[in-house]
Amino acid sequence: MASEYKTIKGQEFDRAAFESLLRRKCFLWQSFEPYGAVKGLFDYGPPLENLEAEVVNIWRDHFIRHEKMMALKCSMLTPYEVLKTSGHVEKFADYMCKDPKTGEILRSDHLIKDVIEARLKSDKEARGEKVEEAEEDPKRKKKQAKAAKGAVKLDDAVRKEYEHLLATLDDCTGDDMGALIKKHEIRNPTSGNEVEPPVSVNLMFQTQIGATGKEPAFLRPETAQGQFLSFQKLLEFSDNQLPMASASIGYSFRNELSPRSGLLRVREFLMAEVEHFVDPESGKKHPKFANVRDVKLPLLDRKTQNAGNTTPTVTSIGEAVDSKLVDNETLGYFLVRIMLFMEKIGIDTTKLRFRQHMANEMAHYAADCWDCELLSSYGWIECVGCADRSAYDLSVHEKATGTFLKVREPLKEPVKIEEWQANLDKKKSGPKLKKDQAKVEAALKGLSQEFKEKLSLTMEKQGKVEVPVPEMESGKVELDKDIVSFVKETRMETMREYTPNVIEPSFGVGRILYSLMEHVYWTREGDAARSVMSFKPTIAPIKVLVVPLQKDTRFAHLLQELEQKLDDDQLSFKVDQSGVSIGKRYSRNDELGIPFGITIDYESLEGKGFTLRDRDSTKQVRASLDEILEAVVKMCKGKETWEDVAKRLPAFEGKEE
Ligand SMILES: Nc1ncnc2c1ncn2[C@@H]1O[C@H](COP(=O)(O)OP(=O)(O)OP(=O)(O)O)[C@@H](O)[C@H]1O
Repeated sequence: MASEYKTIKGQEFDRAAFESLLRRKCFLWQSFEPYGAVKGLFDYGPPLENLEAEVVNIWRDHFIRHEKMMALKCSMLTPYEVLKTSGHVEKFADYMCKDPKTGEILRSDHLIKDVIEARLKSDKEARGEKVEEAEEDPKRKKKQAKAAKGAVKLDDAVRKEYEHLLATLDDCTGDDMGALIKKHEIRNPTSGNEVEPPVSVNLMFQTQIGATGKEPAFLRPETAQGQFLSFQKLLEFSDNQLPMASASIGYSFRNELSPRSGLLRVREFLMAEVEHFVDPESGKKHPKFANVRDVKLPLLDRKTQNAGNTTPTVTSIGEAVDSKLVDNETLGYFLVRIMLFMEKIGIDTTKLRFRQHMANEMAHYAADCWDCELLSSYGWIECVGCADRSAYDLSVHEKATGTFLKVREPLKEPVKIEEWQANLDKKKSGPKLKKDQAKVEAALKGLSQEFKEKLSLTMEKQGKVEVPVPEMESGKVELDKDIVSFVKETRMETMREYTPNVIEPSFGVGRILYSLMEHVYWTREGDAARSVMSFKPTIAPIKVLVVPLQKDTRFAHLLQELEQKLDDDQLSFKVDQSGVSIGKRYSRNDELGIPFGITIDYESLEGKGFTLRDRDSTKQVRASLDEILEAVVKMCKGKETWEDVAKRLPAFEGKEE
C-alpha cells in the first residue's frame, strides 16, 4: 500500500519529492517533450542510462556467463506469420472502452476495477471502517475519489457482489465486461460520461516490411519468438546437448491502452529473456539444483491467494520443489537465481516476493508460472515472469513451417517397435482415386495406431473399410482389400525424437530500475531536503565525486594527477569545483547516488594524502592516493565494503558543512 510503503530507513516515502529528484537530476523525462510529450515513452538521462548499463552488465554476468547461456540478438521486426502462429495476433489483446464525448480510451478492466474499488472504499467510509489507500498513483486516487462521490453505504448483497466481481474480473470476456458496465452503471470517472461497449484491441504495433504491403509485420512484443526460431542453430552450437539455454537482451513494444505509473507501464521497454530448453522426460531436473536447495524464498502460492491472504511463506526451494509447490527443479533453480540477481543489484529483498499465477492467469499451455514482484509506492508489481511454457512454442512453429524443431538423440539401447502400417497399392488405387490419391495417402499416414488396428479387423471381416479424409469434399473414402492393407511391422528404433520443454524467466529491465531507484532512496535524518540515492558501488552510475576544497590554482596539478589515475582505473567520476561549501557539494551529489567522494585539501599539498568519504555513513578516512584508489576499485568491484576499508585506513574527522 502506498501509505505503508517506507524507505529503507523506515521513513514515510514521499513520491512527489522522489519524482522531483528524478527530474532535477535528469534521471528521465517523457519523450518528445517539446512536442507535448508522448504517453508511455520515456528518455533516460545520463544517470539512468548509466545505471541501466551497469544493471545489464550484472545480468549478463549473472546469467549469460555464469550459466553458460548462448547470447542471441534477434530481429525486432517480426513477420505477421510468426506472431500468428505463436497466438499473439489473436490473443495478445486488451479490451478498451471509448468515452464517445471526450474520445478518451480506457482499459475496460481498469475502468471497472477503479470504479468498483472506489464505491467499496466510499462504503467503508460510510460505515466508519478503516480505509486503505489506493495502491496506484495520485491521479488514479483522484479518479477514484471522483467516482466515489455521491456513493452511499452499500447494501450487504451489493457489497458482496462487488467483492466477488473484483475477484473474478480476470476471468471476464469482453461481453462479460460490457454487461458489468451496463448493470453497475459504470461511467468514465473523469468525465462522468457513459462509455461505449468494450472492444478488443491488439497490443502489437503493426507495420510492413518493404513498400509493397505484401509483407505485414509487427514490432515484437517479446524477444522469445526469435529465440525459438533459432532453435536448430542453438542446438548445433551446444553440440546437440540438453539442457541448453539462450538469452536475449533487447527492446520489445506494446501499444498499452492506458500507460501509467511512470516506467512501470510503457510502450517500448528493454527485456532480458532466457529460454532454457530441457528434456521433459528428465523430470526437468537441473544439474545445479543441489547448490541452491537450502536457499529460502518468500513464496505466495495459489492456495494462499485463493484464501484471500497475501502474506508469502518463506520456504526453502528444496522443500517447495519436493512438495510440488514449485513444479520442477529447473523452475525452482531460476527463482533462486532471480532473487540472487535482485540482491546483487541492491533491491531491498524485504520488498520482494514470488507470486504464483492463479489458474486463470496462466496461458493454457503453461505448466506453472511464478512472478517475481517488487514492492514500490505503486504496490506489488510484476518485474520478472518465470514460466514453464512446456513444448508449446516449438511445436506450433514446427507444425506451421514443417521445420524440424525437435531433438534427435541416439537411444542407449535400441528399442523394438511394433507398428501398424497402412500400405496403399498405388498402381491399383490410382485409377480409382485419381486426383485424391495424395490426400488419401496423407490421411492414411496420419491415422493413429489404435485406428489402424481397428481398420485391420474391419478389413478382415468385411473386405473393405471407410477411411476419413478431411481434405476431400466427401470427407471419407471407401477402400477395399485390393487397394489397401493393414499390417503390423516390427522395426528396431535407434534414435529418440522429442520436443524440449522451455522454462522462461522474462525480465522487464525498466520496472526493475524504477523499483531499485525507489528502494535506494531515503532522506538524511534531521534535514528533509537532503535526499540520498544509496546505489551499491557496483552499479552506481558515477563512482567517484572529486571535490577540491576551494577554487585554488595550487590544487590544479593534484587534480590532474587524480583525474589521470581515476581514468587509468576505469572509474567514472565527476569533478565538482563550484564555489559552494563542501557539505552542499556532497549532499547534492548524494542525490545522484555517487558512493565515494575524494577531497583535495591543503594537507594534500603537503603530501599528507587525500580524504575519502563514504556517501551512506558520511564517514571519512585519510590515506595516500594509491591506497584510496585501491580501496575504491575494490569496493566498486564488490570485493570490499566500506566497513573493511574503514578498518584498514585511518579515520578522518572532517566537517561536512
Ligand atoms: N508495458 C510494460 N512496461 C514495462 N515493462 C513491461 C510492460 N509489459 C511487460 N513488462 C515487463 O516484461 C516482463 C515480462 O512480460 P510479460 O508478458 O510476462 O508481462 P505481462 O504479464 O504482460 O505484464 P502485465 O500483466 O503487467 O502487463 C514483465 O514481468 C514486466 O517486467
